Amino acid sequence: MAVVLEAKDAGEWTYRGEGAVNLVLAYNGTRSDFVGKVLRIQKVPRNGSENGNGYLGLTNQECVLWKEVNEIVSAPTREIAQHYFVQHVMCPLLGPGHVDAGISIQVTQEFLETVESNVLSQRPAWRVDAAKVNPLCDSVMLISDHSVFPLGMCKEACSISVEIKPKCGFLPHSEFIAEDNAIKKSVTRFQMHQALKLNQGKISEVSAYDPLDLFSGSRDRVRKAINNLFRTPQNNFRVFLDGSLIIGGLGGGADTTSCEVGKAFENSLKHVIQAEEGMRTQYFLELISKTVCSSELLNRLLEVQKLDTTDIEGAIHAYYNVISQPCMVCGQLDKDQSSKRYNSLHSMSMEESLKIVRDYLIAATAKDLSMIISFRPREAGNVESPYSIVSLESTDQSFDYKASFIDLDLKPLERIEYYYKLDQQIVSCYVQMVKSNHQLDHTGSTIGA
Ligand SMILES: O=P(O)(O)O[C@@H]1[C@@H](OP(=O)(O)O)[C@H](OP(=O)(O)O)[C@H](O)[C@H](OP(=O)(O)O)[C@H]1OP(=O)(O)O
Ligand SMILES: Nc1ncnc2c1ncn2[C@@H]1O[C@H](COP(=O)(O)OP(=O)(O)OP(=O)(O)O)[C@@H](O)[C@H]1O
Ligand SMILES: [Zn+2]
Repeated sequence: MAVVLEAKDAGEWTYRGEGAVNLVLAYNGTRSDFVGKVLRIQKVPRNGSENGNGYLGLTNQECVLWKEVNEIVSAPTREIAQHYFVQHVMCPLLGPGHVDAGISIQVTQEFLETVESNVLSQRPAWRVDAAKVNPLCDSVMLISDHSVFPLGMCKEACSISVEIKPKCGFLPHSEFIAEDNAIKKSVTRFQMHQALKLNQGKISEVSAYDPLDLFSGSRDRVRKAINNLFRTPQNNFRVFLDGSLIIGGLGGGADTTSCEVGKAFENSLKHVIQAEEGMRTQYFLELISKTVCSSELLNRLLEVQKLDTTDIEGAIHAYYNVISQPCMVCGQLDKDQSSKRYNSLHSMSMEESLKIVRDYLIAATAKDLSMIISFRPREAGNVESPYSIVSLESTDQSFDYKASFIDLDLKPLERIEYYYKLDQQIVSCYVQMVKSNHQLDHTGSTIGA
């Protein structure tokens, strides 16, 4: 008989985290079919319609877009379409060994209400204000808990996992980028977005993390990226020890790592990194850097991100072709300007437009996903592990590791218009910031002279 989670089961699920769209709970009970799993439960915006986020299937235009994947278009709900998107689109691109599309599990409304109230106090207040569990959902996803190793021989603190949200790892060079936005070709979207987030009060300090370092393949640059992520985790870096968060923000971002947090982290590593107090954090960050460099994970991810070949400044025109609406961007330009630059896009076939938009959305998922790398000290003499191995010379230790991608959701087609507006906003905020810093420098040097 199919499993249905009811109110009486709610106590076995604990808060693991959340993003903008899903609440994630870890299993704490003893049922063998749930041990080592998480539940991913859809949320809905409090100010939006209750069935607007997942309960309905894809829109008609999305069905045209994804028509080549029959399972996606015939899915009765968006949640099931998401599942098939992960299984049939993202999984082959990222490597099946690194993705778990999960399975759908039935839940009662009482189960959802009870877990929601159980975890309320652990959720960041701004996430609570923004969204609640979708009460109309009758199913949720059951996925492997990538932050722990399957129960095995080791009893002590044995799974330490790092969650990284790398964001976009390349600079666009599309011919469709307007001259006014040329800065996009030399400064990463992440770094420019930091200026906007600071301006909007979403972060208190700009991160020095540069995705180009993380994706560079160079050991020194990767080390620099990991150090910067540790210093300013925001929502890009978390560490879990046996499933409990020890660095970063639970359910959201974290500001700069304070001295106290750094010390507590160093202390938490005592069962994992065999080194004297004061050296463990550095060695652990070294372990992450080495693993990132030796696994093929980021190279693969970068290839998928690069399916965005036109940048949003090209994709937006293909989008208007797909939805068969007059192009709002060209509509704001004078005829000469738009026909010169974007004519090639508006004279493409429908199939070509569909491909550009589809690839753009796949790349958008790849630019927003996270990866979790879990480590477990390898016991001496254990040569028959199914996992990859990484050695930390500084402490003479070896670790099993496994790497997985999470949050591979299909982005809605209609979001393309928002992407275009956000892109313009990010660039103009960054350019403003550079200008005012320049003026400030100039004024400063005049005063100082
Ligand atoms: O647009 P971005 O780059 O800010 O990405 C959004 C993320 O913001 P970030 O900058 O990573 O803090 C955002 O993350 P947060 O909510 O800020 O933690 C979401 O991941 C959002 O995706 P979705 O709404 O869950 O589909 C992300 O939206 P998409 O752009 O992936 O649609
Ligand atoms: N399979 C998993 N194993 C372990 N932890 C997970 C798993 N899936 C999610 N998590 C944890 O839950 C958090 C939220 O999950 P997820 O990123 O999927 O939410 P989301 O709402 O889709 O996020 P976003 O806002 O980025 O779209 C993650 O940051 C991670 O810490
Ligand atoms: Zn156009």
